[in-house]
Amino acid sequence: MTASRPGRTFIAIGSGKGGVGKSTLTTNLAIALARMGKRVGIVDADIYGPSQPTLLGTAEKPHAKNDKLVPVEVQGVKLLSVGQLVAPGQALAWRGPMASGALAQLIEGDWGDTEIILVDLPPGTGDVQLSLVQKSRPAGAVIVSTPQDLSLIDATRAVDLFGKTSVPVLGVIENMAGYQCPHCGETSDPFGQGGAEASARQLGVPFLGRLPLSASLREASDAGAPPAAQDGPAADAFAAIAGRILAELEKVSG
Ligand SMILES: Nc1ncnc2c1ncn2[C@@H]1O[C@H](COP(=O)(O)OP(=O)(O)OP(=O)(O)O)[C@@H](O)[C@H]1O
Repeated sequence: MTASRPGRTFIAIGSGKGGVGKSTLTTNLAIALARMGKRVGIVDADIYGPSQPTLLGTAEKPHAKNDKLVPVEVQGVKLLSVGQLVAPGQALAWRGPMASGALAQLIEGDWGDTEIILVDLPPGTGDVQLSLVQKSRPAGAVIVSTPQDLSLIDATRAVDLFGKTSVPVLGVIENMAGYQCPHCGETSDPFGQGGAEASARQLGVPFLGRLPLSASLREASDAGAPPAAQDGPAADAFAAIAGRILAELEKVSG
């Protein structure tokens, strides 16, 4: 069920709870992988809040060719998103078969020579996530968590979900870890720090790295200008995490 399609690797990006930065990280990791020379696509399957078109700064709609959706090309990556198929706000009303049908169209789009497709899953560990994982048959999963306890408990559930579907967990990324005040320079930890790394160790899955809570990351994301596409410490951090994901992928598929 979970074997990847030949020549194309799906990687599921999941989180146990919403708002932890899963979509932001998906965009930036896709761009980082593309800058490393990979042909990369994103499936934005987040029916509760499809944000990839905003994060990548595109309002273009995909067209259909031979009954398949042709992804939009933007910032060096290909994109098919639930958000491209419905008017803003409508995605929330999707239920069961309607959501499954639309999500299958995204996964089975005309991806051409794309090598790696990151699937931005809806937050949580329910039926929608389960059927999506079964449909896209990812080669591995990456879990995003903030460092605080509640998020970590949910991240543990996400690890469990992938375990049940026999999808190897490539690792955990800790997001919003530590905040450096842009005015006084003092670093504070609104959500604690290191919790996700400790949990990953406990669960026996790799720790892929951490990203600080950063106003500039949020501003750039809202403006559709992903920092991974620019030069600087944020781009370096995304590149390092993307490299670790590739290394873990090699281990599980080799
Ligand atoms: N490291 C960070 N520093 C500052 N803001 C961040 C960071 N990561 C994400 N954000 C912001 O947090 C908000 C939620 O991020 P995002 O939409 O990526 O989360 P999500 O887990 O995909 O949420 P959803 O539950 O909607 O799927 C966004 O406004 C985003 O810009």
